[in-house]
Amino acid sequence: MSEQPAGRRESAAGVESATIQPIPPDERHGTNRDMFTIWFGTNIMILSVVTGGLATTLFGQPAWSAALGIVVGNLFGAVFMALHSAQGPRLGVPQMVQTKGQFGSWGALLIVLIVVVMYLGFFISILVFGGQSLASVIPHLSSKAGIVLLAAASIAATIWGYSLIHAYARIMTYASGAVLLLAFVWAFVVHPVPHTFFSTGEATLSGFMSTVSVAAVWQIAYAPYVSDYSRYMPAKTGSKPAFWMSYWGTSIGSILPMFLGAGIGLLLPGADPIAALTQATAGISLLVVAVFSIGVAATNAMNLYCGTLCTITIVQTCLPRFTARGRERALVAAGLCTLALAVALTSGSGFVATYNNFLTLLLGSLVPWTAVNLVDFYLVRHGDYAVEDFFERDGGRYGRVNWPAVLCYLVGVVVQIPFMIIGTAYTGPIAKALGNTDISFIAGLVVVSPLYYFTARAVAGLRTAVAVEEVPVLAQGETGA
Ligand SMILES: Nc1ccnc(=O)[nH]1
Repeated sequence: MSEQPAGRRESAAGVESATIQPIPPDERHGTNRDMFTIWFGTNIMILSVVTGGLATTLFGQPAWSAALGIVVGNLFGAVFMALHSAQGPRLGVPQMVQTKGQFGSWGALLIVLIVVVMYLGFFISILVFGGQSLASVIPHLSSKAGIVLLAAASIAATIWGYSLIHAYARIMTYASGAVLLLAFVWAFVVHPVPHTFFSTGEATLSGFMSTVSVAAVWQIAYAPYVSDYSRYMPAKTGSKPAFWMSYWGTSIGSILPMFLGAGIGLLLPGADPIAALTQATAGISLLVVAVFSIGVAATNAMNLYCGTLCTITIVQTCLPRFTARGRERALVAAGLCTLALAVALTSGSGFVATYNNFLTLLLGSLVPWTAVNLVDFYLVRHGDYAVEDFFERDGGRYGRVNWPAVLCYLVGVVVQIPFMIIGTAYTGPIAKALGNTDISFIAGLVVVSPLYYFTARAVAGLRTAVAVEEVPVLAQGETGA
């Protein structure tokens, strides 16, 4: 492995050889700017535009309330997202390896399994959606061919690894950023907005809160893999720059395309989102939809790369002698991608519709994990972990299952259920009382954060007391011998 001086900018110079191993100091590289581009570049894409559109179409909000909800939700959710990002330079391991520090080696598997299923689902949904939108603008390209093209781009990026994904995001920062600006000018200035634009929709608390919730959850959904993309940063760059650059990259990179989507929702309510975008940017729609669909491949490369690292983490936990390098990463990625392609090409939209409900559940189960992880890292252990123990079969000092963390996590999942809305399948009683608003992520954070903090403190206190009691017993034993 060639020496890479600290502070060097990320480049697509070679295939990454590490997978889940700790990144040694002499292989650390990258600048704070990379933290901005990786999150700015990957968020500007067709899916964030469509998600922003929900504010004015599904939730019926007027322009000001939609914009405010999008800003508040993203700025709030990004705090959690960026706090995870700031862990990467310190520990140099993927997030799902580091979570063994809270849950124990086997305990963490519960979370890692949920995360694999979630990202595989994201991956498939994005393939189907991106493939359809590519096909809608590129003549003679079928949706299925679009799906295969996007999958090929994602698997290439995953095989090449970290550097290529960063380089891809850097290019998309400029390409998607410029196209986004152009789309705004085209949709709202070149075609002046009708006078009804600012009077359409009715501001309601539940519509506003639903917008906040969707935007916040968009950000929190990145939590399980954010630090995978900051783990090569030199430790001495510190947590603060990683936090702030990720924070502004992901929040601005999401707010702007969501604004575009919300605005287009007001221009063309009731239209299919991609058709509405095509119509609103008539004249340059091929460029807009094509670049935003290609942007989807960058996000999806991240979903596949993370899903692959998580799968390797599961195998390594069961077989501690297993060492995965570039070749194993390629094999696992190929396996996951084949599975995803099989589903995307056969069930397509049917899968996306069914999977969306399941996704709500999976996302819900992420929030308590985020709370446990962040409280443990920032308030209980202050970033102080024995990284080598993450790779021990028995979990080293973190044990096989850390029951207090697992129980706090499960309490969090249960507490959220009455607050949840799972598509048309289930509306919790509290969500119903709140006018059909899902604020389960707030309930999860508010309950689990203090619960875990005090539980961890109490357990640590108990362990110290036991250790202190054991000392005189030992001393007596020794003098007696
Ligand atoms: N909001 C998202 C988080 C993670 N993956 C995605 O594709 N999208």
